[in-house]
Amino acid sequence: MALLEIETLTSGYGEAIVLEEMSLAIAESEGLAVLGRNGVGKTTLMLAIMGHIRQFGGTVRWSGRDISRLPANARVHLGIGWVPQERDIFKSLTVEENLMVAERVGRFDAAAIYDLFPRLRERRRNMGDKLSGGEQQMLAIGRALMTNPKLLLLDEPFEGLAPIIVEELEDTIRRLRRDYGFATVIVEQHAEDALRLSDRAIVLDRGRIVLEGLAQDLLDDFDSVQRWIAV
Ligand SMILES: Nc1ncnc2c1ncn2[C@@H]1O[C@H](COP(=O)(O)OP(=O)(O)OP(=O)(O)O)[C@@H](O)[C@H]1O
Repeated sequence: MALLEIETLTSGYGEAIVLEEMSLAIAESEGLAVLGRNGVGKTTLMLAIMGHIRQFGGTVRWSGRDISRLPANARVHLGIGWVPQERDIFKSLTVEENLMVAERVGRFDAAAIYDLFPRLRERRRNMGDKLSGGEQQMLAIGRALMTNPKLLLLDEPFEGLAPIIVEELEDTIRRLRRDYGFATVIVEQHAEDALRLSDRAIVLDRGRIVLEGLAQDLLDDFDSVQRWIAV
């Protein structure tokens, strides 16, 4: 049974439909890359999985259970962790307080997050607004891990970060998948990075899946991906 299954999902904002009858499934421990140009609906898909936006039709299932009507906080409790594109760090809280607000009993506590990101341990008493972009992203990932999810949704985790930080984050994501068996959904403009971190990929255009396949196959035939994502 799939961990997350989306069936003919139609979703959007107000009266506007953005995702049209989208279907996809993510297995336990599977990594999915979501690619596509700006504005094709990648973030909207994350928001729909989290239950933050309007669902006009279709079904979202978690381990077989219909969660279409569950609010976002209940989905977090089920095990869906979200790392938003804007990172949404609480500026007036310290690094440690940012982590603790998300705490849910399980394998990942603050000490485990600091082992994963030693830099956050050094900065544990820094306020949220005193962090570099890379540190903010580490904290956003750490905070999502504090909810002890089974599935981690990462919306453009590498955006605006220096290559050395991107490498560090990629290593961490790889470790999370390999050592802890996290399922991941990675939305990225850096398509090749996302493909290298994933098992499978979908490419979106105007709210629909226009290409899907094994990540390695899409890397081998990157031209077919380029066709949909080049600007
Ligand atoms: N809050 C909103 N209200 C109305 N329409 C929205 C809202 N947010 C996004 N949209 C529209 O939904 C469509 C998909 O946007 P979305 O942010 O999902 O794209 P994206 O693929 O994630 O692109 P980007 O890389 O720019 O984040 C766009 O046409 C956008 O204008």
